[in-house]
Amino acid sequence: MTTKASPSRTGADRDTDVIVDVQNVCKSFRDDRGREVHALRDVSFQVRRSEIVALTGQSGCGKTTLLRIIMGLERPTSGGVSVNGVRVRGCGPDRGIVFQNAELLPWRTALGNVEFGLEARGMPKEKRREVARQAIELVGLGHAAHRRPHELSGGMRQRVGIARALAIDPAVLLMDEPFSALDAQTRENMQAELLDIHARTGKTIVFVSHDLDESVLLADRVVTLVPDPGRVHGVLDTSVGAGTPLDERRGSPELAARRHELWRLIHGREVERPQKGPEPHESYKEERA
Ligand SMILES: Nc1ncnc2c1ncn2[C@@H]1O[C@H](COP(=O)(O)OP(=O)(O)OP(=O)(O)O)[C@@H](O)[C@H]1O
Repeated sequence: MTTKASPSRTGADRDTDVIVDVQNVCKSFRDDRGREVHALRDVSFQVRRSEIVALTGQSGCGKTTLLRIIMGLERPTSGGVSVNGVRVRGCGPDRGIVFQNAELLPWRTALGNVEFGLEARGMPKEKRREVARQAIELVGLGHAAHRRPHELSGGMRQRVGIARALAIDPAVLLMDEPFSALDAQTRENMQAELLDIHARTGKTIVFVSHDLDESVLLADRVVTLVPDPGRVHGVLDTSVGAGTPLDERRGSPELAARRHELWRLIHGREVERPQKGPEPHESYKEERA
């Protein structure tokens, strides 16, 4: 049974359990004509231990740039990111990343692809085989460990990508549109799979998605960005229905209401407040300043 259930956190834990701290990140690029493009301006937010946070917003608002900065693939123009209190200055084993297309080595088996990242870290052969095997089992691919990428479906290839990222036991798993290249049915299966993996590992996850339904369904909080320049417009608590089976939550009125709030945020509008009913979400009140 798949549910969206983060390990419970007390109020005190919430303040101290910050894993990813994005502080006043600005990023400018030069385009082909030498003009400055302000991809991100003054972006700040935090991700707590075991949280699932989605980054969403219109095309060009800087989602991928932000994820790449957290990964250490890109340097901010100013501001910075810390992971577990350590400033990010490049890629490191505390972060694993999954791309839109798994980008596997075609000549290696699924197991061999997972071992690849461990080899680069100098892990002895026997140990890395064992660790890779565990990661492959974790994503439900034990039966296909010796198949090469062309013998795997799109969903299976993404699972290998997730296993490769998890094998290094990162503090945070970063995912850039991980399911957007998959057909609708496989995508739904992979969403359930991700929540199962999260329930079993308690990993902190930050993922980029264009898909509002997916963001609301999977994430505990959604950071919404607006473009020109890319900046945070709001942070919405989407942990509604945590503990409810995924299939029951898909299409539920609560989820539809959060999706509507998210849509308004992304389009630069204020969130409508109900006349009666629950208080506005805490994170929205705190972080929207
Ligand atoms: N290497 C680069 N050189 C120049 N401009 C860049 C570069 N990378 C990103 N940009 C610009 O920065 C802005 C943000 O791009 P980014 O890819 O992060 O947005 P995004 O929200 O992920 O977009 P999409 O949803 O379409 O993938 C865009 O204006 C883009 O053209």
